[in-house]
Amino acid sequence: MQTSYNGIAVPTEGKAIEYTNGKFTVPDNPIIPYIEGDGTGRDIWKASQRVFDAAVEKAYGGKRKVNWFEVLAGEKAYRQTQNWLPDDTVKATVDFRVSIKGPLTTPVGGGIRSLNVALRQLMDLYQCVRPVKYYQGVPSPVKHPEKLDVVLFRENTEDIYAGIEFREGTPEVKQVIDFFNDTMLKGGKKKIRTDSGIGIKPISITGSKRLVRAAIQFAIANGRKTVTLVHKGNIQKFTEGAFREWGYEVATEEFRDQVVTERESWILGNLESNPNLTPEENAALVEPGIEFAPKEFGDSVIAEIKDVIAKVGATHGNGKWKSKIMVNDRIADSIFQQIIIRPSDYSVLATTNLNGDYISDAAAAQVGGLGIAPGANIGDGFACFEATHGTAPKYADLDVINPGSVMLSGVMMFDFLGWSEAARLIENSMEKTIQQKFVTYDFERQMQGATKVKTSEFASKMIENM
Ligand SMILES: NC(=O)C1=CN([C@@H]2O[C@H](COP(=O)(O)OP(=O)(O)OC[C@H]3O[C@@H](n4cnc5c(N)ncnc54)[C@H](OP(=O)(O)O)[C@@H]3O)[C@@H](O)[C@H]2O)C=CC1
Ligand SMILES: O=C(O)CCC(=O)C(=O)O
Ligand SMILES: [Mg+2]
Repeated sequence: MQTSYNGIAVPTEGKAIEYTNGKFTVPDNPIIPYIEGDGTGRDIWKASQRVFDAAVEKAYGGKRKVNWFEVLAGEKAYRQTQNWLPDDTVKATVDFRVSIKGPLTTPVGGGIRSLNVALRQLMDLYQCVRPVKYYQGVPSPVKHPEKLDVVLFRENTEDIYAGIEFREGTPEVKQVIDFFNDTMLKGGKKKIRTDSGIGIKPISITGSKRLVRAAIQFAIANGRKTVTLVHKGNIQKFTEGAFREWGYEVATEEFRDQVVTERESWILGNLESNPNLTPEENAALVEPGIEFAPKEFGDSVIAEIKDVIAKVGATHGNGKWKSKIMVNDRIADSIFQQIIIRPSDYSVLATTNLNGDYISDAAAAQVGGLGIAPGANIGDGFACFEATHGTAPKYADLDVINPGSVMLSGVMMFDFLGWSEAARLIENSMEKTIQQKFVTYDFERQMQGATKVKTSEFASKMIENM
């Protein structure tokens, strides 16, 4: 452990959080690194830190205290060290294990690659966990926002976020395109246009399985009834489709007693409705129109039905499957409308990186928007908490932005540390403040009779309400 990082001295009081044999040990005075963030990150962090400290003080009366330790990233780091993400910042977040960050800007089309993504990859924070639930009083564009209560598990290290891209017109992209056109696609009808840019989308067994495993473990630990694998596997068969397959493998091979797949539930349910059903009849119910499909397909469904009955008929049959966690899958475009139309059907979503990025913003909108959308990046032995939103640069330093997402990311952090009393104080005072209609501009413009407050005033009101 160093005594300073980026030339900033480590707080003299406090201890590092430790991790041994798969468990975190949290001292009463942990040193927690924070990245303030670019743009609105500055206003948000100031407000959030005040609320965090007030909640901890109120909950533990001085027995516990966070020793905040600023580490540099983004524009502030560049100004002070000429480096956007200094090695010391990564070292500090590794050494102290649990950290929290504001958003960092990523230019579009060129310039530096995402520092947010870099941090996740460098620390192997492979789960991006984004809970989306409704808080009473928050304005929402839908009629029943309270029906949505999902936790999104987004793979956080691969997919197109791997950053393997080749710019149009460069010698590198020419080499890649020539390789595909002349070697891989030779003789076929497909060709890549020579004026293309190319991006690579790696999806691995390792990345997919550990993410789905974490999602199912979360569902088991938190009494959640479904885990939905979200993918675009109809089109991207060997990446998104493979994610789905590997997800089901994890579910049925590692959590056999606790889960039932949706297809298994149909097969077992059909048999319960009619115990004399033959596998052929069951197949016709599971796959309507099967009689018109090629014989091999029909045979494979019949074989699947026999296999399910042989393997889980005794353990999951006779209605026992109804008490198991349902693992199902949905195609990504469909899930966007499903969470609006049938929000109660979904509880835990496990998905690839890009899908997860899109879905988390869309789902957040349903319960009030990006002002109230928290998140965590979690690896084995490390966690970095951050909001779903970005730097919202047009509001930078105006003291107007909603700090709710970083505050709720703090709630996730305190729960993660086992400081649930502080977490509940923050969560409850935020809900109370919103119900009193003291809100920042984003909520005020959608509410009647609300008082528009500044970021800093919202924090003060929350502290008063604790
Ligand atoms: N993890 C991270 O650090 C992330 C970083 N980014 C980066 O942030 C930069 C800006 O991205 P951009 O696409 O504008 O997305 P942003 O999420 O920063 O902002 C988009 C819009 O969402 C609303 N919004 C965002 N944050 C809040 C908040 N705290 N309270 C209320 N409303 C909010 C605002 O809407 P309105 O204008 O209607 O008020 C804002 O204009 C980019 O460089 C991007 O790469 C993006 C996402 C995550
Ligand atoms: O890193 C970025 O700039 C954007 C990342 C992002 O949108 C996200 O993680 O949700
Ligand atoms: Mg995003």
